[in-house]
Amino acid sequence: MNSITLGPLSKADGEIQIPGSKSLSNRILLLATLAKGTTKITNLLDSDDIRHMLESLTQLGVNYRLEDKGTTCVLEGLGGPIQADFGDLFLGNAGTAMRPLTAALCLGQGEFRLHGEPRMHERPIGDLVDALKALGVDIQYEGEVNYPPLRIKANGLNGGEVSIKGNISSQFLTAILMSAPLARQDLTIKVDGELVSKPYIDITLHAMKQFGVEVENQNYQAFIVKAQQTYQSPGEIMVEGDASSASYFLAAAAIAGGKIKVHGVGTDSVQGDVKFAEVLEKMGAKITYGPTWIEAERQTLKGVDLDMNHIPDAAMTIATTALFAEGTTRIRNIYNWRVKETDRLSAMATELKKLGAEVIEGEDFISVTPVKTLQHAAIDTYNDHRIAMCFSLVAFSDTPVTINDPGCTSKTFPTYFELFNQVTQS
Ligand SMILES: O=C(O)C1=C[C@@H](OP(=O)(O)O)[C@@H](O)[C@H](O)C1
Ligand SMILES: C=C(OP(=O)(O)O)C(=O)O
Repeated sequence: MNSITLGPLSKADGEIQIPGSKSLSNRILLLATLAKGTTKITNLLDSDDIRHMLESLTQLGVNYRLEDKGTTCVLEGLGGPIQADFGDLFLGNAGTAMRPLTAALCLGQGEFRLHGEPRMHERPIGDLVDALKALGVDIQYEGEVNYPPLRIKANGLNGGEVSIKGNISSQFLTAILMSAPLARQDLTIKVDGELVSKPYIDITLHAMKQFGVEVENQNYQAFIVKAQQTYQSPGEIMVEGDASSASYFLAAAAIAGGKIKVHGVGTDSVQGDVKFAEVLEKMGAKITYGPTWIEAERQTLKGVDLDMNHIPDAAMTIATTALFAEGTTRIRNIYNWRVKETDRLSAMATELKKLGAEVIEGEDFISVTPVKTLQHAAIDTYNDHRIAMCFSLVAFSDTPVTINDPGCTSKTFPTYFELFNQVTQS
């Protein structure tokens, strides 16, 4: 298997422009498709997850052209639902393509099949399917109940009132929210039980607003959306940098000697994962913010015990940063790590233990206690981009680290190791 060995590294220093946000890129592509008018999207992320959305849009007859090495997209909006009669869409392992497209395709009249990589077929989607069925959609599982592949015979979305479970993934609510303005009648969406990953709903509402649609948010327990609206293209829209991708560089500076300034995310950002920097600050790092940048600098780090449900992706970076902090770090309320690219709770525990760290894997938490000298290990990445990226930080210990299948970062950050090499020194 292809692998790379990094380190030992002693310094992380420099400035970096972080590529566009995955969450915003895929939301904006879908909203631009449904909107009236042409949208020029700049700083679009060029990665597997976005490619799956773009290739699906092509198959569905949406016209767009890519410029600037795939980071600009000029897309002709449909001014309403997707018109295709048929589509057999492969969505890889991109939750932000699979879930929102499932709901959006219901708005039209065609017949669609949505499927993905084997892992996508192990990631639950039943809560979204149940809500869509309650809104009158003919949607079936091709194989196992609750999991893709899905088959849809679209005939529009009814309104009224619908409940959706929020305890597995916020992407189900995001999917219904984005499609709701095109439903037949006004829709009240009630969140049944706990809502995980809440800041991603703010990203959704923000993106919808940029396309001219306002939603009444009743304290994240109910959302009211007026029917028969038309999204309006904002003309030009820039995707901000990816806050989850920024986490690896901020952590690198917090761990190693030196300073890193990440451009593309800052106090103006709408992404919840900028709050990762606050966790680093709590661990002792020096963090400085500007509207569109964040800078991190090393100080002595200490372990923290925090609920990180609001930053599930960036929280993985805390798990490896913990190897460089005094005492134990406990990352709590992260049950849904288990239904992402892999069972991340189990995978992170297994790989951290290979390094010699003391790890406790709970049902919904992980605790990491570092050891003085880490062991060299070949880290398995389980086709999970974030495992490859967060374990690169181990290179700041006295021991090198080997990352198996580093190419898996192509899901959200194909140039990760290139940029990592640019700002680190042995
Ligand atoms: O809506 C989004 O853009 C995302 C929501 C989160 O998923 P969950 O809501 O499933 O936790 C996050 O982990 C994922 O990477 C992106
Ligand atoms: C969970 C993730 O991806 P997805 O959008 O496929 O859910 C992630 O990027 O960490």
